[in-house]
Amino acid sequence: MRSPLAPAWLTLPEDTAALDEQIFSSGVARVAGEVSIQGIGVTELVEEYGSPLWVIDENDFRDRARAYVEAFQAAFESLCGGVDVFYASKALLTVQIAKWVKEEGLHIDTASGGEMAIALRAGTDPAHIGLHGNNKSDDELRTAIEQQIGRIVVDSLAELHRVEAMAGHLNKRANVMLRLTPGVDASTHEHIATAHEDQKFGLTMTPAPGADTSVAYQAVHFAADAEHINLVGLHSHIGSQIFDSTGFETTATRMLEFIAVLAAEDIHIAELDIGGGYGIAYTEADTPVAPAVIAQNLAAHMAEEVDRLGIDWPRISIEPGRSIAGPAGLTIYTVGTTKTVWVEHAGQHYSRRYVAVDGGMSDNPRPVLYDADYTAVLANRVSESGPVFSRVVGKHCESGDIVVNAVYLPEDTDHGDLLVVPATGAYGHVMSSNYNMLLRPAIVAIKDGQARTIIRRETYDDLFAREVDL
Ligand SMILES: Cc1ncc(COP(=O)(O)O)c(C=O)c1O
Ligand SMILES: N[C@@H](CCCC[NH3+])C(=O)O
Repeated sequence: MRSPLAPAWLTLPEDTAALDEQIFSSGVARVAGEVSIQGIGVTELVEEYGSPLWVIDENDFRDRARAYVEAFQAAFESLCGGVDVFYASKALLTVQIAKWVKEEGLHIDTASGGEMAIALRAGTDPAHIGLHGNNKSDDELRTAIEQQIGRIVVDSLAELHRVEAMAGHLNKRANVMLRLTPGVDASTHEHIATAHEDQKFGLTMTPAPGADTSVAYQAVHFAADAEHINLVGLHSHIGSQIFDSTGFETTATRMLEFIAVLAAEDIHIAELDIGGGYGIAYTEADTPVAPAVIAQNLAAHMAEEVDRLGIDWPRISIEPGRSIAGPAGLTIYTVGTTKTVWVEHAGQHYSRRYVAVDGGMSDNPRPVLYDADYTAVLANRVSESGPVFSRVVGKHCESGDIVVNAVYLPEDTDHGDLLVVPATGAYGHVMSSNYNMLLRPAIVAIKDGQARTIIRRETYDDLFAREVDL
């Protein structure tokens, strides 16, 4: 029976064993009842690599990465000469993954000295690296300038002045993009929206009360005239996990209008980066849009605007992260304890089954941070028992330690069973912690039916590794 406690979007499944192909990576299927990735069953994976376990379907990751390059190239090439796809590595980054990104022809967007170090360690051409950050350190800026990376995405006027001074000091010319705030309210969780005025990122395009020009306008003029700055272009990123194209289109319009204003002053903007943020399916409620559709719609909209404004096309770049890494990943957990509670709702009592697994907010803090919804399936077998309204929780000392807030699982799901939570490839491993001194899982990549560890599981020795006085 459907539970009155269930959120409106959650339907009672006809078959709890079904795998929704919008949510799972392309290599996932049930083989002899067991969830398998490219033919390798979850039981075998857990026996070999431990539990919990992050699995990345490498073929799926690469296919999604290439799909962005091909789709945007096809839609924009005849208009603006070409598109650079920067993989937003904050979503999921290891040296191996940076190598896959390079091999698939993408550039890489980093957001700290650490991410930049990993990209460089993977042998990425510095010209193909971008560096973001609202508060970059001197060290980060110095490395970026010395390495002559393709674009330092400058976030404030003060940072622009620092880059000019530092590049002069190092006798270099820094490649700079300016991150602007187009004042768009993206429809997503407020903590991952980044283009409205009242948040920390970017140079505002709106003049302050009483001012004639905006900070964005002043920054462009400074950068265009600066001796040690090569102004590569303008950048905007409206937020993350967005399905509605309106925000992207409004942003493109505002950026192109600004480019037209600058063109009239003889400042030619060669490149426009419109950021990332394309939403993925975590549950049945999400309806992701294919890269080809995103690219074609955006190209059509921008072509109209470029015509209307009578400007030259800038080269276009984009920065998808989640939509490449997210669906390619899944997490395998082992069930420990279960219990049933009775919750009062509209004068009646309804059951909710708690299913506790061996990980939690340390391997995926997204439910705690953003109330993010996920789904889960019983993975080591197919059950004949009926669906029961359940909540999957972790093993941390926090009652908010939720892995999957609402899901129907087979009634006989119990100790020793394996659950798979799909779509955990992005913002899981990279945001993980050792809270309660839990050991972080390994990441296993599966390519062409072969599994290999790309990040090993932590050991207790790792917990002691930074202690200086044992
Ligand atoms: C500047 C910038 N570019 C790209 C991204 C990638 O976003 P997503 O992973 O949603 O595609 C982010 C994260 O929101 C970002 O801050
Ligand atoms: N970490 C966020 C996305 C932030 C994107 C970075 N600007 C998430 O998991 O949804």
